[in-house]
Amino acid sequence: MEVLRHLKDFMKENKWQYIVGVIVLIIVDTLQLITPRIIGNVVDSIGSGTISNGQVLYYALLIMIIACFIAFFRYMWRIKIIGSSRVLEFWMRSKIFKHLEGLSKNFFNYRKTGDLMAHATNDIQAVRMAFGPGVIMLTDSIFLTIATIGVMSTSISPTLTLLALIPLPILAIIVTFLGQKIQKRYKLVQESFSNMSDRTQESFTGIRVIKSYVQEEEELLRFSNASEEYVFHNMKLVRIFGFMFPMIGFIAAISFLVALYIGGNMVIEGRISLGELVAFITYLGMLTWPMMAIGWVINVIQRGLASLKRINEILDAKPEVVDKKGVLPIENLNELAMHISIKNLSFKYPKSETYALRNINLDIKPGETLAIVGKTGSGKSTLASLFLRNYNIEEGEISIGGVNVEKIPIKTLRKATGYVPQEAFLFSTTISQNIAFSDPNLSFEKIENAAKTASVYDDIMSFPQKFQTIVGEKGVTLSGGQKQRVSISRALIKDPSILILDDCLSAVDTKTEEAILEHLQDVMKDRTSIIISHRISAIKNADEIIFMEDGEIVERGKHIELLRLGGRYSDLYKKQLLEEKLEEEV
Ligand SMILES: Nc1ncnc2c1ncn2[C@@H]1O[C@H](COP(=O)(O)OP(=O)(O)OP(=O)(O)O)[C@@H](O)[C@H]1O
Repeated sequence: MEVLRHLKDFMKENKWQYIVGVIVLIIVDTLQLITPRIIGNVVDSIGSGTISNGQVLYYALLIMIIACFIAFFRYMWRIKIIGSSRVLEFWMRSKIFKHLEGLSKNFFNYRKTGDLMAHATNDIQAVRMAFGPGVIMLTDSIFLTIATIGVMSTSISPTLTLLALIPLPILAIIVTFLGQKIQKRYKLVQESFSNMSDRTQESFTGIRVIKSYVQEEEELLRFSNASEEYVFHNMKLVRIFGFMFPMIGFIAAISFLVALYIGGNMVIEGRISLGELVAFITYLGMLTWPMMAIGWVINVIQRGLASLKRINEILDAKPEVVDKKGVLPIENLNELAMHISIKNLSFKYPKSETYALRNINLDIKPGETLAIVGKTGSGKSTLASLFLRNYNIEEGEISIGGVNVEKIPIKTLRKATGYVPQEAFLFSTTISQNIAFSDPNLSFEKIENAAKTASVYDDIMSFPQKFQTIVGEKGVTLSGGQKQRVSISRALIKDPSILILDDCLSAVDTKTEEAILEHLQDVMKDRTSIIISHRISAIKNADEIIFMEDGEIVERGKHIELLRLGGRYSDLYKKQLLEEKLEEEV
C-alpha cells in the first residue's frame, strides 16, 4: 500500500511481533469459544443427573485452567501488538523529528509551529491507534465473528443463530455512524482545548502588557469564553456517548430477547437442550464486542490512514538546500583563504515575485569587517542568511577563497560561521549550556572567556547560580540585552572563521556596545566579521560600510568617505547624533 511506504522499515523489523500477536489473539478467541460449550455440557449433565460432584469440580478446574491460558495469552498479545504500536509511535516521532531537522529554513517559513506539533502528537497517536487497538479490533471482528457464528450455527441451531443475529448488524451500523460523529466532536474538543491552552499561555506570557493596559477583566472574559467553549464541546461528546452505550445495550438486549424466547421454545419442544441454550446465550454475549469492534475499527483505521497521509506529506518534503554533486571535500573552512567575494548576486525568496537583493557585488578581505546598514526591509538579513546558505543562490555567486559556496559542504560552512540572529533565542537550560551549545565538551574557561568577550560575564556572576542559572520559563528571566550578549558568547565560543552579527546589539546600551565591539576587534582580527546594525556608532570603524535600500547597495565606503558623500548614510548619522544629544539632555 502506497500510504504505508514510510513504515516499510518498521514493518520489516516488527513483522514477527505482529504475526505472533495476531496468532496469539486468535488462540485466545478460540479458547474463549470452548468455555460456553463446557458450561452447556455441564448444565445438560446436571439436568439429566449424569454427572458426579467430582466431575463438576473437574469441569470447573478445566474452565479455570482455560481462563489462566486466556489471561497469559492476553498478556502476550498486549505486549506484542500494543507494545509494537508504542514502538511505532516512538519510531515515527523520532523519524519526523529527524526529518524536520534536516529540512531547509524555507519549509518552516510556511508552516505553523502548532501544526507541526499537532502532527507530532495527534496524528502519530491516530496512527498508533490504527496499528495497536485497530489491529486487535480487526482480528477480533473478523475471526471472533466468523468463528462464534460458525460454532453457534453448526453446533447449536442455524435457525436460532440467524434470528438472534438479525439485530446485531444494526449495532455495527450504529457504532460506525456514531463513531464518525464522535470523531468529529472529539476533534472539536481537541481544537477548543488547544485554543484554551493557547489563550492561557498567551495571557501569562503577555501578563505585563495585560496589566499595563488594565485588561485583566477583558482577558478573564476571553479566557472564560474559551473555557466555556471547551465545556460546550465536551458536553456534546458526553451526550453522544450517553446515547450510544444504552443504545448498544438495548440492541444487544433485543438479541438476547429473541434468543431467550425462540431458544426457550426450542428447548421446550426438545429441538435443543437447555445446556445448548445456555451456551448459545453466552456466545451471543461474546458477539457484542466484535460487532462493536467492526464499527470502531472502520473509524480507527480511516483516521489512522488520514493521519498517516498528513505525516507522509511532511516526510516527503525534501530539503531545498543540500550539498550538490561536485561538492569539495573541505572539512575546515580555514583550509581556504578567507577572501569573501560576492558577484552579481540577486535573490528572490521562494514563492516571492520581488527581488529581496539586487545585483550585489562585494569583496571582503581576510580579517576585514563589513558593515551593513539600511532601512528595515532593505535586505540586510537576507544577505546574511545567504552566507549561511539558508536558501539556494539562483543568480550570481558568493565565493570564499575563490571557491563557490555551493562547492563547500553546508556543514563545514555553518560550523565555521558564528551567526547571531536579531532575536536572541536561548534554550531553557543553564547559561553555561547555552553558551557551549555548539560543543557540550568545551572547557569552563572557554565559556567564561566567551562571556567576557561579549561583556556579559559580570551580569552572569551577579546571578545567585552564576553560570548554572537556568534561563527561561523555569528560571531567571534575562533582560533583552543580556540575552543578546549570551547569544553572542554562543557564537564566539565556536571560534568562527566568519562572524555575522545581525542587528544583535539593539538592546544593549551604547557603552556596552562599544566594549563588545572593542573585544571583538581583538578576537576577530584575523577573521571576517559582518555586522548588521541600525546604529552607526556600532559600525563606524568597519573596513567597508554598505548602505542598502530596496535590496541594492546604494552607498559604500569607509565612515569618513560616506560622511563626505553627504548622502543617506550621512543623513542617518546626523539624525542619530541629534537623537543621542537629545537623550543626554533629557
Ligand atoms: N522568508 C521570507 N519570504 C519572503 N520574503 C521575505 C522573507 N524574509 C524576508 N522577506 C522580505 O525580504 C525583504 C528583505 O527583508 P530582510 O529581512 O532582509 O530586511 P532587513 O533589512 O534585514 O530588515 P530589518 O532591518 O527590519 O531586519 C523584505 O521585503 C521582506 O519582507
